[in-house]
This record gives sequence, structure tokens and C-alpha cells, in this order.
Amino acid sequence: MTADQARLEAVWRIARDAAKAIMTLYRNEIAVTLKADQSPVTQADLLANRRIVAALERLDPATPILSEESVERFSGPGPDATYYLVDPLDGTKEFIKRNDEFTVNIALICQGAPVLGVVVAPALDESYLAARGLGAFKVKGESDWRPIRTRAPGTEGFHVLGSRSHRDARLDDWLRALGPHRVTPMGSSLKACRIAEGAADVYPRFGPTSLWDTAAAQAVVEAAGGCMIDAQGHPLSYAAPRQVQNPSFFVWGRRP
Ligand SMILES: Nc1ncnc2c1ncn2[C@@H]1O[C@H](COP(=O)(O)O)[C@@H](OP(=O)(O)O)[C@H]1O
Ligand SMILES: [Mg+2]
Repeated sequence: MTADQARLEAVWRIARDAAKAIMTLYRNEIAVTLKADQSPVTQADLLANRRIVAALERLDPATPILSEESVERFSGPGPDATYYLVDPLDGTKEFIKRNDEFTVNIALICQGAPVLGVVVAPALDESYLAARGLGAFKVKGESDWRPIRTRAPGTEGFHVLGSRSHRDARLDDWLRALGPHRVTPMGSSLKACRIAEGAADVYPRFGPTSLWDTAAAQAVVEAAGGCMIDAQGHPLSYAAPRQVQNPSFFVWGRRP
């Protein structure tokens, strides 16, 4: 087993542990509070955050952690510009609506790029894992690892994935220019993971997102042969984590 694989499996175990904690709360009544930016947060976001941060600190004490639910603890990247980037519960609105489209996300950033990514969908019992040099994998349950690859669009047009909660005129204009397509709404980083496994072709995102929403899924989609790029065609960068907002971006299974 390589060091990268050992680390990938260790980070996956941490994400799965958080996923189990999330599911115990998902089955009961969900209490929702609003954060300062008016976005919803639940006990599940906070519980998952505590478990992930404590476990990553045990696993890798020298590497700083930037998490959506504890941004104030982050004092900047560590040696070699490395840090963990965590969204303990992406798709909180989907969690509250109970449509199963929410994920736990952990990425390892090195020199501004996501070099390892773990995305777990707790309610679906599916995981997407990737590390540079190892490839990208989907795991159903605990042990069924399968390598994944992106696909080329079929002759019937593009299968597009889009946010359930954010749709605006820029997206409508972009879709008009795309040509023949169909759109499936979906929550969370699951959209990019579905493209990584060749189940869809493109995910355009014009609404606001933050670094922790994209990093883990970007590692997966890149290792599977796709890309997550800004309007200039550059891969999303994590080199300046003081600025947590992403630009608009596009996830393509095959680069256009
Ligand atoms: N105004 C805003 N600013 C920053 N990020 C936003 C935002 N509105 C939505 N998002 C991001 O979009 C994510 C949901 O994406 P989607 O609509 O594709 O499911 C949210 O993840 P969280 O659920 O982790 O907060 C949140 O991070
Ligand atoms: Mg999120």
C-alpha cells in the first residue's frame, strides 16, 4: 500500500464516521438555525465538523484545516502550502428537505491544487475517492471499490446537471448557447461526482460557492479525466484561502 493510498483510506474513514453521525440525526427531527449570511445550519453540520476536525488533527497534526463550520480556527496553509479543506455537510438545504442529495467533503490542498479528495453521500451510502497518482474510485457501501472515468457526450446532446437551489439568467443564456441538452437538478458536490463517473456531461455553476464546496469533488473529477475550470479555462485554484469565494465555474467530463 502506498503512503497516498493509506492517507486516502484514513481520510475516507474519517468522512464515513461523520456520515454515520449525520445519518443518526437525519432520521430524527432536524432543528435549523440561520448563520450570519442567512444560510441554514443544522446540528448535523456542527457534529460532523467536530468529528472531522478532531480526527484530522489526530491523523495529521502538522496540517492546518479550513472548514466551512470553523473558518476562524484556520491561520493559513502549513509547510509546502498544504491544508485540509472541509465541508462537513454540503447540501444542507437538501438535508433539510430530506432528498438524500447531501455530501461530506474533505480535500487535501497542496500548492493551490486539490491532490486528494473524498466525497461521501451518507444517505446513498456511496463514496467518491481520488488521489493524484492513484486515480478516482466509486465505493458502494464499505468495500466495493470501482475505478471511474468520465464519458464523451452522446449524439443526443449534453446531459447537464444544475443546482436545485440556484438558477439565474446567466445559466439560462449559457444553456441556450450550448445546443441540444437536458437538465437534471441535483444538490451538493454530488453533481461533479456524477460527471466523474460518466453519468452526465457538464455542470455549469454561476451562483456563489466557496472553496470547500468544490475542492474534494475537483480532485475526483480531475483524476477521472475531467476538469473543473473557471471562465478562462483555468482549473479552480485554492492558493489564496483568505478569499473563500469561487468564481463561476464549469465541470466537464471531457474538456470542450
Ligand atoms: N450566497 C452564497 N454564498 C456562498 N456560497 C453559497 C451561497 N449560496 C449557496 N452557496 C453554496 O452552494 C452550496 C449548495 O450548492 P447546491 O445548490 O449546488 O446544492 C452551499 O453549500 P452548503 O450546503 O454546504 O452551505 C453553499 O456553500
Ligand atoms: Mg457547501
